[in-house]
Amino acid sequence: MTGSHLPKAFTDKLERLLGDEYEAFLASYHHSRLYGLRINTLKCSVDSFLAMSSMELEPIAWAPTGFYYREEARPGKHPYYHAGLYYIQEPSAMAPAELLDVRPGERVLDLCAAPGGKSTQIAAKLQGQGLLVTNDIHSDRVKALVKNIELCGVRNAVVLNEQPEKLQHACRGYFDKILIDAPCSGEGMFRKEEDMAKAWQPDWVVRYAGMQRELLRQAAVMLKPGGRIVYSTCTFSPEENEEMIAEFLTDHPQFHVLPVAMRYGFRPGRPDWVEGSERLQENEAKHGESLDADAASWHQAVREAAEEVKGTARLWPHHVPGEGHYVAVLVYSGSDPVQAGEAGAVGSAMQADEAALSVKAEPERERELEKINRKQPKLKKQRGGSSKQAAEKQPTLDLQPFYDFMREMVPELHIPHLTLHGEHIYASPEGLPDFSGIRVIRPGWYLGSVRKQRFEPSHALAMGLKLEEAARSVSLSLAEPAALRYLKGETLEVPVEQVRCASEDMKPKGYGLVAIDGFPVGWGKWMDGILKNEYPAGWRWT
Ligand SMILES: C[S@@+](CC[C@H](N)C(=O)[O-])C[C@H]1O[C@@H](n2cnc3c(N)ncnc32)[C@H](O)[C@@H]1O
Repeated sequence: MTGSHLPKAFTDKLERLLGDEYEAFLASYHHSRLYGLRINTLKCSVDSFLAMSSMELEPIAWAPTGFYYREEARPGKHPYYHAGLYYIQEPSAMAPAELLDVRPGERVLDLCAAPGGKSTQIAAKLQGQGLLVTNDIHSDRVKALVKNIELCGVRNAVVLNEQPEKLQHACRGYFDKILIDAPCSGEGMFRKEEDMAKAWQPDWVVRYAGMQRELLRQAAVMLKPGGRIVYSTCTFSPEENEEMIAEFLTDHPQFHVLPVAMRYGFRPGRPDWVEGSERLQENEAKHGESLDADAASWHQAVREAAEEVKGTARLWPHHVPGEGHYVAVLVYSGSDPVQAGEAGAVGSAMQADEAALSVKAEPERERELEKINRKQPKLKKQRGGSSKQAAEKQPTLDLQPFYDFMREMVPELHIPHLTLHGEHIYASPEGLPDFSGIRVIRPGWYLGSVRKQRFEPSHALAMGLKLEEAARSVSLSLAEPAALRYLKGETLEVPVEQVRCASEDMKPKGYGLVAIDGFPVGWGKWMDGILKNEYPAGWRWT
């Protein structure tokens, strides 16, 4: 890689912005991209993973559970990946969720979440306590999000496929923490994804800025007083980064930047790029003409906001071992939730034009993202729908087979709240807002379905359980061929001694949780020495 694939309009702009630093920036394209994975501490501790993994791993300085791996290690092709023991994630992309500072028990919203890298990171920080609402506007990408939430064994997530515009009315002042990992022009990924660089167009920047402005405004409404928003992009353009934050602060004076510690090679955001902003200059002209009385205080607010962006962080590929990112941490000091539609002078002036433009921009980049996502296995479509629709359509479901299964298989599992969608049964977190009219894809942890008086446990249930929670299980070892054969969907011959039953009166016959090296990977049905494979077709090892 030499940087020759970079669009000229992009390099010209970066040269102008970076001045003396530009050569070092360009030189970073002579280095190969770096590969990262994050250990999923919902399933195992960092120490225990390091003790059992044969991969050569180097810590990522800003993410305690993150590690660099060598390309040839191919961690996506390992049974531990199928057990959800880690998530493959670009190293710089681990920074935003770290800066969100999530604590167990909090209510967290990941507004633009698919395919779920940061959501699974947040879920690990919640440690099963509190609530993760994870949303994405694109229904295809939500499928990958659902899959990753299930793979990682997240029990306390609700997955939505909704426009934030609608969500803000249902969730006003509800969340302690909100992550906006915004759709962006993706310039920071040009080393990792050459096709993205080829598809890039100079006008993407302004188009994405229109979407980002809306997302920030909508997220503010959903934040609790005292709460925190982390805004992140994987792009370099000031329009989508410092300018976006400065404008938001000018419009929302009760929000402030919580300065990011400039460690690990993180660099401060650039106030000079805000002051030179064409958009602000245009607005300045408007203010000069029409708002004489307010003009002085507006200028003062812009100056202060520009100063604050010094506390936001730039992750440049020539300063950190990772791709390009931007992160801003915003805290809200108001005592009441923000009202929907509260728009300040700067944003409202250009909002309408850009909203119209933004609709056109996204498909181009989304096509690129889709190509990348196609590498991931597809998830079978399952029923979702709003809770209102569900309530209207819900026939009476005989839950006895479900209760019987749960009592026998996971007697100690406490499920605070059940939600039914047709024959599908979910364990929902408590205290959810009223999601009537919202597209809910997963109202909680999917447990399974009752069909023809039988309960079929879901793969998500298996992946969310710990081996010791299941009363009947079959343990395989990574060292034996049966482990891989199970992941390929084959029927296995398993001696009765290998079926563990929690009590003497329990028969080895029927459903059992199958685990590799002690980590659940799915269900099997055992009878007379044969383990019928219940590993879902879409998840199989190929
Ligand atoms: C940078 S990607 C998110 C990556 C994700 N946070 C992760 O770590 O895996 C941005 C996402 O925003 C979604 N998106 C775009 N416009 C949106 C909107 N208005 N509301 C919610 N999500 C949106 C896109 O579908 C895309 O999946």
